[in-house]
Amino acid sequence: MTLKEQKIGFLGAGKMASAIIKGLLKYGISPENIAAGERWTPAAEAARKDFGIFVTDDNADVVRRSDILIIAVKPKDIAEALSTAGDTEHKLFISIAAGVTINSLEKLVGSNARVIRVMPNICATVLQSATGISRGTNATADDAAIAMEIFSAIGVALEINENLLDAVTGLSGSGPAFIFQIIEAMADGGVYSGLDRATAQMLAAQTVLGAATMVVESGMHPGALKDMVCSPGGTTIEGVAVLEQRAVRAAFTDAVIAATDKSEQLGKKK
Ligand SMILES: NC(=O)C1=CN([C@@H]2O[C@H](COP(=O)(O)OP(=O)(O)OC[C@H]3O[C@@H](n4cnc5c(N)ncnc54)[C@H](OP(=O)(O)O)[C@@H]3O)[C@@H](O)[C@H]2O)C=CC1
Ligand SMILES: O=C(O)[C@@H]1CCC=N1
Repeated sequence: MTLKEQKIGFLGAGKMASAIIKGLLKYGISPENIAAGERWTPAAEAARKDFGIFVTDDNADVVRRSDILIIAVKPKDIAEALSTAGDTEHKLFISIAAGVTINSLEKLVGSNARVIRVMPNICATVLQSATGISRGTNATADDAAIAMEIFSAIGVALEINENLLDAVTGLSGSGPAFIFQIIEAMADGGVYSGLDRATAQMLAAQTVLGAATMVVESGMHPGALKDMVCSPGGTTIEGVAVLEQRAVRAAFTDAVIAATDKSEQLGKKK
C-alpha cells in the first residue's frame, strides 16, 4: 500500500499533530484518509474546520478507522490516551512524544505491539521537519519504511538508534524554538537601528533561511562559511566579537544539552 492509500489516525490534535497533518495535506494525502482523536477542545474544532479531517473525542473510533496511529499527546497523557484506544491489534503505532521510550510504549500498547518512536519538529507544517526515527522490537522493515515515507513527506528523516533520540529531541525537536528566539532577537536589533518591525523580521528570517540553505547545500563547515562573511576590519567581525564575549555559541550548545537531558528525564519518569 502506498502512503497515499494508508489511513492515518492521530491521538491528540494539538500543535504538533496539526503541523504534521498540515504537512501531509500539502504533500497530497487526502483529508479522508486522516482522522484525529482529541478532547473536545478548540484544538479539535480547529483541526476539523481547518483540515476537513474526521475528528472525534472517541480515540477507539480513530484506532478502528486507521492503519497507522500517531501518538501526539503530551508524554504525561499517553497512558490515558492508550487506555481509551480500544482494539490496538494489527496497528502500527508511531509516537512523537519527547522522552517516552520504545520499551514503555510497547508496555502501554501491548506485548506484540508494532511501535516506532520518532522525533519530528514543528517545521513539519512547511514540509521542513528534521525527524529521527527508531524502530521498536516488533516493528517490521515495512513499518520502518512507511514511517520514513511519512516523515520524508514532511521534511528530512533519518533512522537512528533509540539511544540517540534524546539528543535528536534536544537538537532538532526543540531547535526551532531556539532559532525563533534568534530571529526575534535579530529583528529587535534591526528595529533598534530604525527598521520597521515587518521589514526587520523578514530580513532576519530570510537571513536564517539563506544561511541554513548554504550549510545544507555546500556541506561546508559553518565556521568556514562564517569566515567568508567577516571582512578584515569590517562590520561582521565586530558583531562576531560581541557574540563571543557573551559566550553565545556556548549558550546554544548548553541549550541543546539541557533539552536533551530533559528528554532523558521524561523517559525515566515512565
Ligand atoms: N510542539 C512541538 O514542537 C513538538 C512536540 N512533540 C511532542 O508532541 C506531543 C504533543 O505536543 P504538542 O502538540 O506540542 O502538545 P499539545 O498540547 O498542543 O497537543 C496535545 C493535544 O492532545 C490532547 N489530549 C490530551 N490527552 C488526550 C487524550 N487522552 N486523548 C486525545 N487527546 C488528548 C490535548 O488536549 P488538552 O490540551 O485538553 O490536554 C492537546 O490538545 C508531545 O508528546 C511532544 O513531546 C514532538 C516534537 C515537537
Ligand atoms: O518542548 C517539548 O517538550 C517538545 C518536544 C520537542 C519540542 N517540543
